[in-house]
Amino acid sequence: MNDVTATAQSRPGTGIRTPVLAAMGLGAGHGPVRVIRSLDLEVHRGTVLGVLGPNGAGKTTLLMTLAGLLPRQGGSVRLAGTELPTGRPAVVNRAGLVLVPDDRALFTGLTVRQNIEIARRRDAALTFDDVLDLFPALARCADRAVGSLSGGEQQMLAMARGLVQDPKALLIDEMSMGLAPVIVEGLLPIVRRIADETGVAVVLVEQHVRLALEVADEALVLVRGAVALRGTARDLAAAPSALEAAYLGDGGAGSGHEPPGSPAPAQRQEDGTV
Ligand SMILES: Nc1ncnc2c1ncn2[C@@H]1O[C@H](COP(=O)(O)OP(=O)(O)OP(=O)(O)O)[C@@H](O)[C@H]1O
Repeated sequence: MNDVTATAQSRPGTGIRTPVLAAMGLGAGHGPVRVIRSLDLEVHRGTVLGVLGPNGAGKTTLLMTLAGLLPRQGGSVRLAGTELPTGRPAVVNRAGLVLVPDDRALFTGLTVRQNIEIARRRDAALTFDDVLDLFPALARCADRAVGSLSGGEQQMLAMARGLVQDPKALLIDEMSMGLAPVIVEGLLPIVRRIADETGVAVVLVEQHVRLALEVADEALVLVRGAVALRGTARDLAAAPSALEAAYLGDGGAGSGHEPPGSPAPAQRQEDGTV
């Protein structure tokens, strides 16, 4: 498989890696409704950042704003060191920041192959066969109409369509929406493979906390538009009571998301890290 990203970038002479995707002081919302006030994030090549948080925390708003589908209400977004414009989804997509939306945005009357070919950039590094290497289940239904596929197969196709757009960074919004946990358990490792084998930086919004932390490198918990907790996925997974406290701080009971709780002591610092 060809490598779809440029080599890791570093500032000349410093050896410091430039993140593929960086947001600084990001503000986001829906017109007068302010959802995110000032959020910083960085995602490096070949890594997965999990974005967790209760319903209404602002996760989808964050992804839509990064993707340019909503205008920023402050701050800046850089992709491979280049500042992205606000509210210009086509420009942002061409630059290599690609959103896989939670509704999957598929052409249900067309086949799997047609859906991929329509999305594929003419000069894309990944071929149709490369995509089938990552998603072997799609090979078995390449010529079937998408409307007849299972939810899990449709989600694979949505990710495949994202990949053939030659992303430097992929924003995946709630891939588990409407899927049984056992299906999600099979899909999330593919996200890990995407990061490892293509070098793409991934932002993964996910409501299955434990599963997300298994495949992510770093994670943050968004609560009411602010980062309540962040750290390496390993550290967060080892501090479930801090996770639970972050969720419950938003009245997480009844939020509809998987309760991450456990008896370990909370270890949250003032800046949200564990
Ligand atoms: N089109 C809109 N107009 C006004 N407010 C909106 C709109 N879409 C979302 N919101 C509000 O923005 C806030 C954040 O919503 P968002 O969908 O980003 O949260 P989320 O974390 O993705 O939630 P979920 O896990 O339920 O998908 C919520 O208070 C929501 O009501």
